[in-house]
Amino acid sequence: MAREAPFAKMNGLGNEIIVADMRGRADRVSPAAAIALNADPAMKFDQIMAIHDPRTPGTANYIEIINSDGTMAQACGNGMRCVVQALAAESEQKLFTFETIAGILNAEEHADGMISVDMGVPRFDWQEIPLAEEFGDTSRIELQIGPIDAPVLHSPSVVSMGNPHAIFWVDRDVWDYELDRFGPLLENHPIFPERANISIAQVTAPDALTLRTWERSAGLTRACGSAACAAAVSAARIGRTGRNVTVTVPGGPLAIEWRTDDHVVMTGPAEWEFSGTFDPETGAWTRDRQDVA
Ligand SMILES: N[C@H](CCC[C@H](N)C(=O)O)C(=O)O
Repeated sequence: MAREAPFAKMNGLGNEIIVADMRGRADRVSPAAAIALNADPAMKFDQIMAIHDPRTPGTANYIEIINSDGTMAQACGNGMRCVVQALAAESEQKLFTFETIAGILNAEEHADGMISVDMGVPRFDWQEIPLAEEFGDTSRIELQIGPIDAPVLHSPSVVSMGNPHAIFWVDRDVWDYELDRFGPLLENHPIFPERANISIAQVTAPDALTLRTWERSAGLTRACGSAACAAAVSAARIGRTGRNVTVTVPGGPLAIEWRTDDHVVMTGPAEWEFSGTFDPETGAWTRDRQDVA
């Protein structure tokens, strides 16, 4: 087995993604490799999407999602679009099915290059998010937050899109809030036993939201697809928007549709930056020669 695996450095609306091609090999991207890659300014990323062979032969490719601190995530919407674009470039295939630790996902590349990912169904039950204590209604929960001096950041909507999300609704511009200061505190609030992705959201129209996210295990990112889905369903659930919304994140707009069959479909772009090979054990990497200017 070759030690080096091919990768493509990509982004989904500025969410920095490494798509690692681990097909045809039995090893995995180690947490140490992820940490080493992230420490390199030229490779700094938010998530690695490792494409593996199907876990059961003849079924869908298995995608492992690794945060920049080496921990695993159950979902990554922007990363899935990057995976689709990378695989679509290999063949004429337009429709894809993947397996992740959170289940089966379907995705499609459209003729205009935009990519839709069916992110599955949102889960609102407190045990499934999960929360540390019982809440009958998770559409807004009251949190005790000691050190945070922003009174609006006390009653988020909470939901799982495979991964845990808390959406804090604000009336002012999302850039008015020090998410880099609140994010780490809220991510680690004891109500979230598996921590949570923390977003602040403003409803700007019945079909539009703006959103910034502090990602669990990755920090501030320019886009978080699963958070955009979480915010869209949460806004519809509290009656502030319809079920089709544009969610504008720092990297740009994502179209989110909460279908009547309960599935949440996210549509947006993906962008290739450069390719190379890396060692999945150590993270040592080289850029492909034809990419170097
Ligand atoms: N960037 C991702 C989410 C990463 C999630 C991760 N930070 C976690 O749940 O631990 C997205 O586009 O959905």
